Amino acid sequence: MLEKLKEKWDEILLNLKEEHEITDVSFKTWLLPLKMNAVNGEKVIVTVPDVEFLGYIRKKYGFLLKITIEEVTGFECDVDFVVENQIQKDSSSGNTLITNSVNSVSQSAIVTANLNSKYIFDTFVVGANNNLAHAASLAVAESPGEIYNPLFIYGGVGLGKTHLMHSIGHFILKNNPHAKVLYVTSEKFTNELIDAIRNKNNFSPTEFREKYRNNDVLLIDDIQFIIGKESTQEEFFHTFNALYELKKQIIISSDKPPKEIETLEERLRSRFEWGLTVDIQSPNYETRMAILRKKEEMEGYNIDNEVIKYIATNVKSNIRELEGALTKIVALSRLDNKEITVELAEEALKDIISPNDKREVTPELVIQVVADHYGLTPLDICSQKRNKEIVYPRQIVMYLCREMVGTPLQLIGKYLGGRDHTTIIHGIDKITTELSRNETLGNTIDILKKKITPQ
Ligand SMILES: Nc1ncnc2c1ncn2[C@@H]1O[C@H](COP(=O)(O)OP(=O)(O)OP(=O)(O)O)[C@@H](O)[C@H]1O
Repeated sequence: MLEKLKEKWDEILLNLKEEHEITDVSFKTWLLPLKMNAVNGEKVIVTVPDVEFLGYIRKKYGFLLKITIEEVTGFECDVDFVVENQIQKDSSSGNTLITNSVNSVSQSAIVTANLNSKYIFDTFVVGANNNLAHAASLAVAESPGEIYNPLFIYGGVGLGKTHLMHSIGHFILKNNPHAKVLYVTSEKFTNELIDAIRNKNNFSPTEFREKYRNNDVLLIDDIQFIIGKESTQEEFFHTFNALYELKKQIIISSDKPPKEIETLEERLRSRFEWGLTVDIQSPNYETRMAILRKKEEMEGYNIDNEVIKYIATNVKSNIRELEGALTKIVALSRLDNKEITVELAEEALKDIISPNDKREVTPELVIQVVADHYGLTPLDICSQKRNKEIVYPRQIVMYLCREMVGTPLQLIGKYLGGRDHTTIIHGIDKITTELSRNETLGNTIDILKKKITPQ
């Protein structure tokens, strides 16, 4: 029987996929790694590569596998799973590109949930640095509110936490277009709470509660930014309890694990630890290469392998910078109408690649962080464009350069596309005055400062 099962194994798995409409990403993550191991009387033993998700696979796929084996081979059996001998993961083969599994979900559901369409499981490269976080996210996406609640994802800046959170949201909506999914940053949560307390824009505390508690899935990003804000922690505590009691899924991200977040209220810390905590590390060389290739493919670039290797070798700390490096090289080549070569890459990245990797607070860093925060590019901030969406962040840059870096007015003007020092004075004054009466701006400035100089 063992030989027969081994022979039919691929057919069994494919059959299971088709019959039960398993998505490609779930198939590749959970089913493809399963191997036929032994037959013990009427028990079929299947191996799973890692112990972490043994329980999940058993619960989610054990029965389906049993009936599929019966259908394909006629063998009436029970299925059990064991962990394969701790296999040494070869980092070069640890990267999996997962492709093609998104059905169409109504655009309005995505907008209501506040999800970015770019961030889906299909565009997420899995490597040794993030495979647990990826698998946990997928498990939660497949069974929201059922297994790991809350799911707490932590890791350094720009390593893919937000990407995974949005992917969970998309996946859930795809499976259940009526699910109420809401993604917010903790900054937005705080600012809306402030508005609600003040009854600003006719947004009352009751509406605030309805908005946050009336969800099947609440994803809250960068929770570290509510730390130290008592009333926000208090409100979040009640939001958490309300959702948790109703078995609604909560997903939280942070730069640190709960136990290392100082001044996090104990009752919140213990709740964060009720579910599963997973981390994302910096990607290794092979994963960086895979991410660059994926990005190249998505953007339709055609870049020499030596250039990709050059970027992957030199830009190590975070994936946002990795992507930024690629974009910068392409932009420079288009601007100067030059071919993309290693020399051009060296030229384009000379400011990014610093020999000691020290993160000094510079006007460039301020511009980069503020631009990122508002979904703009540094070029927008320094451009001559005068629309409100850009002028305001630009004035915040002026304020932060002066306050955090002590940059002389004229120099700030120079960094910001050759502006006059009176424009800079006006910008700084405007933000200073507004800060004295606008608490939400105070919160945003606070967060920007933390992003510029993370502890
Ligand atoms: N594994 C990955 N595969 C493909 N792209 C990735 C991966 N990880 C991160 N990225 C990309 O890197 C960029 C930064 O990722 P993301 O915003 O998710 O980071 P983050 O951990 O939430 O950072 P922050 O702490 O600043 O909020 C995004 O454009 C994202 O798509």
